Amino acid sequence: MTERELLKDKKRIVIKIGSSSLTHAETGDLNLAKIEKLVRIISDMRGMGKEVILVSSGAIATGRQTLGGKKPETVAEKQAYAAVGQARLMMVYQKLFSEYNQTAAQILITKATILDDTSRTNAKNTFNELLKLGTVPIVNENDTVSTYEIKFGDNDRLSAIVAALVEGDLLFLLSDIDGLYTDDPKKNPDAKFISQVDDLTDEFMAMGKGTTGSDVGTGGMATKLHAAKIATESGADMVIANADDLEVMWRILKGEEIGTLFKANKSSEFALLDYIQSIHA
Ligand SMILES: Nc1ncnc2c1ncn2[C@@H]1O[C@H](COP(=O)(O)OP(=O)(O)O)[C@@H](O)[C@H]1O
Ligand SMILES: N[C@@H](CCC(=O)OP(=O)(O)O)C(=O)O
Repeated sequence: MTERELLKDKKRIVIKIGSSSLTHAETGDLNLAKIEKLVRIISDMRGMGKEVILVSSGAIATGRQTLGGKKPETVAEKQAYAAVGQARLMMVYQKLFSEYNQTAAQILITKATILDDTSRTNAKNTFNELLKLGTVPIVNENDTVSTYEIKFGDNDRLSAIVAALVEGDLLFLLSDIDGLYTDDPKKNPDAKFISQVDDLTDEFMAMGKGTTGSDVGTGGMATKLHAAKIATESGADMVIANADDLEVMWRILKGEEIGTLFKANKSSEFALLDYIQSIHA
């Protein structure tokens, strides 16, 4: 069996979707058809016996639309937008998941949750219990209380930390790009696509540029490569794929060579907490 064919047996799957994939670029409104499709696919994965955790961005973008569309400038504005938007986003997920007979649960975490031994253990226990109960945990950063010192700032790394915490088998990072290129393809037309990374060397790490291509996204490719480091060193495979057509997840699970696969490379030397400590928004 090829590395790709092995993906179909992955049982505990974390899926991260970014704000740019959840909203219409033209208006900033939620792309309900896309969200519906995501919910349907996750419900089908559940039906196949898989456990799925969704890491969904979009709180600030949703709050922005609800509150009139102005781009938030201050931290307090972003926190207030997130408070409005997160509730609304969950309302949409709850409604759609219940149509497919699934129960959605919300988990909001900050860097402090993960760095503190007691709260990290609590979070891990809650995830495990929610999965045992057959629910779909939906995770976001707790933006309403996150200030610089306790913030991850992007859900790419957060989703990898969740994968590490729950000992996930596979992390899907759904983005506005097909995967990793040797350079930002939006700026460098000679950039070449990379289908698989077995060993995430510094050479690969340097390919990720921090710029985001959208008005609502954060992080660019740099944070996705940091996510790959966390996920693979913790024992999970990670695939970056284009969220344009969410069916791509089925095709990847069937072994098609789409997206960039980062192979798990679990190492006992990797110090996850030190790595998290060094993360700044
Ligand atoms: N080496 C690279 N390979 C692919 N994309 C890259 C690279 N370096 C920078 N990028 C940029 O990163 C963007 C994806 O990041 P981002 O906008 O944060 O997406 P999302 O909101 O989906 O998380 C791409 O659209 C691309 O412009
Ligand atoms: N936690 C923030 C999103 C942070 C983030 O990583 O955004 P994105 O680059 O769209 O995945 C929110 O929900 O608005």
